[in-house]
Amino acid sequence: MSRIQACFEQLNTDGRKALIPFITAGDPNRDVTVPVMHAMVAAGADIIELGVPFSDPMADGPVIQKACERALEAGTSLHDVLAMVTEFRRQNEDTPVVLMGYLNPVEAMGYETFADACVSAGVDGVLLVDLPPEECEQVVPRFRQRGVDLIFLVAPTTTDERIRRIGEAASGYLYYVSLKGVTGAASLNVEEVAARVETIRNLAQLPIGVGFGIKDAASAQAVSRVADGVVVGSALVNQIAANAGQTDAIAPAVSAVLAEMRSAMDE
Ligand SMILES: O=P(O)(O)OC[C@@H](O)[C@@H](O)c1c[nH]c2ccccc12
Repeated sequence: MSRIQACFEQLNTDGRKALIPFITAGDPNRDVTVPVMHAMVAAGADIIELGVPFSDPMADGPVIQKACERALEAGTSLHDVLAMVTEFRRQNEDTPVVLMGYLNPVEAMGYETFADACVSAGVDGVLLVDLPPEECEQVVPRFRQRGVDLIFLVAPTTTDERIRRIGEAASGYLYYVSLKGVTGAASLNVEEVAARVETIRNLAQLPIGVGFGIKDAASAQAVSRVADGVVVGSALVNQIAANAGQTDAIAPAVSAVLAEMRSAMDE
């Protein structure tokens, strides 16, 4: 059983929902990321999504675009991101880590090399934003054979037929994008999300994490009532940006936001 599957099964047994924070690796420098990952676990994170910085992150809004810029400015490469996971694993064997990114750096490294590197670093899942599920027949087996989950996005506009196909290619969980737009969007409509999550549950047999626009304890709580997991990115990256000049303040600031979400979700 994969670490991600085990995580959702345990949460299910406990009657809790997954809190899934996203940060960009190497933002604002390469030394910050691993301590922040540990701090997020201590604040209640169940799964960590670690963004691989990319120069043209087309699904991202300004907050995460700037995080990518800071991380690239600090020299963060895909190799560095994998090394961060290796370092994280020295002190944490349980918390699943998902690498989120775009195809370009992975293609440059080569799928085989990347998939091997994921296994040796202790990466549990990979979400490649611009990998269309229709074109992933070559890619899926490479990860599946190695026990690395491939996670896909489902959008409000995704057709039933496509959701079925995504459900077959994916493992670990499905990431439902709560709204049409980019990361860091203003607000989501919980009723709409609830209805879509029900539809997806009938088409695919995987836990469903919801992200985009979850920014505080109230929105995290509301979405956790209708989905299996809550993904939060920009609200945390905002804390990193605000404290980029005093990096010691980043872990406490990020933890404070997450801890509030955790307790609202567990109420
Ligand atoms: O920032 P938000 O609105 O909290 O949404 C999570 C999102 O940032 C994170 O999951 C993410 C970062 N980059 C992405 C690219 C595509 C899909 C999702 C993402």
